[in-house]
Amino acid sequence: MAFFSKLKERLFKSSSKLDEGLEAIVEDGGVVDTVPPESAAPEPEAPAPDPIPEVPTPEVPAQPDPAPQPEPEPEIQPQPEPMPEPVPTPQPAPTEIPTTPDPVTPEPVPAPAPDIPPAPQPEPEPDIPPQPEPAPEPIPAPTPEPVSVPAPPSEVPPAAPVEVPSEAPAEMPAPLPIPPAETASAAKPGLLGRLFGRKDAPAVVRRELDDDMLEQLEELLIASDMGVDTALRVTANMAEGRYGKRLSVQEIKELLATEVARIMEPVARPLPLFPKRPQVVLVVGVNGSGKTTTIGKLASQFRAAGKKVVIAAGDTFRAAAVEQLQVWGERAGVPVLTAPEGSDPASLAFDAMEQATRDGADLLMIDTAGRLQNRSDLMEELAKIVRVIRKHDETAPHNTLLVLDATTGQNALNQVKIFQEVSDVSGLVMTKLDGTAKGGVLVALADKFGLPIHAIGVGEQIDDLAPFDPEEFAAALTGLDG
Ligand SMILES: Nc1nc2c(ncn2[C@@H]2O[C@H](COP(=O)(O)OP(=O)(O)OP(=O)(O)O)[C@@H](O)[C@H]2O)c(=O)[nH]1
Repeated sequence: MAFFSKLKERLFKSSSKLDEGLEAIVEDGGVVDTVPPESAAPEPEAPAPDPIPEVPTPEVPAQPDPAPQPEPEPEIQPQPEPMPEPVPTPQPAPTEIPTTPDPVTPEPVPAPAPDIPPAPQPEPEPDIPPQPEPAPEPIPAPTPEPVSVPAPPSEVPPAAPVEVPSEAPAEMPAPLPIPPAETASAAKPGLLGRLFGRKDAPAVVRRELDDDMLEQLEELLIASDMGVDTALRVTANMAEGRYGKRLSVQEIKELLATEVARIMEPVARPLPLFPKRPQVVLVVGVNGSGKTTTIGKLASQFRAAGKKVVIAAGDTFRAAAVEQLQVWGERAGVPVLTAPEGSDPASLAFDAMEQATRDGADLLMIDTAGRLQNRSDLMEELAKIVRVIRKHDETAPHNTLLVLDATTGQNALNQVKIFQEVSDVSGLVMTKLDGTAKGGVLVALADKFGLPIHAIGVGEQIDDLAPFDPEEFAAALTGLDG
């Protein structure tokens, strides 16, 4: 649970470009609507029957309203009282608090805390002295929870979802049911807002979906690295049955998120585990894409799931790369086999196969050099590694993982093309999605290549590797939860 809120927190924390772009598009030519939020949310289908969206009921109160607006305010004043009551709602807080275990979860955790003090705030104090009572209750609640959470770390199941195997049934628990709960808690504020009424019926800006708007949407998606073909397909799907309708930013985000999730759904597949021992995972990718870090994170998760792992430092051309892998091996508690600088990586792979077999290892992860300067060299080098390990097991490698740096944008598409030429890529890991990544490239990748995305990197720490969740990704990309 904590893991998922952390992920949500980090994913695209600074990729608000798409978010802002959508707002700008709707404002450009949009008209202010005072429509109750309830009618706005399910909107796409409601207005569908009518070619003229202005007729629907929401409009009626909208026009005569300019004056009535002040009226709702006085009604709301009494509401502030019920508001403080829900303060004890910190119930949702404990859910998120477990996230705290780590350093980086500022928002979700602090959020509940500030909520509590506001209850006994100096202003309402005279009126509501009894409230401080409920306040203290929630405080103790959160504290014990985070404590209880660290308990499972020994099993480190939160990480396990990354590797939830399709083939290895009983071994992997399935910690996946956690995310839905998380999502539900995230939705609470909105629900409460509706239940308790709004101070002022928010002025919703809506814009008619026409050619101009579609063009702007396409440009925005292309700018987010989605690629021309994918952007056109996505906007066409969004427009289907909605042309001429008036849409708000929220509604467009929801439509976009639905389309993105639809494209990503088929590629969201965990790294498959096979009964073969050792299962050989060849890791390829350009230098700096995050191969070493990803190997370390994966090794740690496999090990936590009870697997015996061996790593082979196959980038024998750079001493620094080998050292770095050794550091990650230590962190993960996994042995790292090395060879002298400049020696043949295929020879190391052969030795590693022997040792992994001898030791009864479940997994052998082989790092490789990522020099693209000379593609034929790279191809020859990878082909030789494959030939050599097949002397031990002709079905190896069982996975060829391509590690891609999401911040490289469209360049990631070229890298997939090249590595598909030089190796038999079976799946992807996208790293650095926590930064300023223009995550749209993942949509383009999924749309164009359809390769499974096994996991995503969301930080530099050992547990910053998450399973790829299409809906969570779509929400983060479109700023739905923002
Ligand atoms: N923010 C962030 N940084 C990452 C992530 N994954 C890797 N990095 C960083 O990216 C840099 C490169 O990572 P490496 O794992 O060394 O990449 P590599 O592909 O092994 O590179 P070479 O060793 O040069 O072949 C390091 O500074 C990592 O800490 C991630 O998911 N998020």
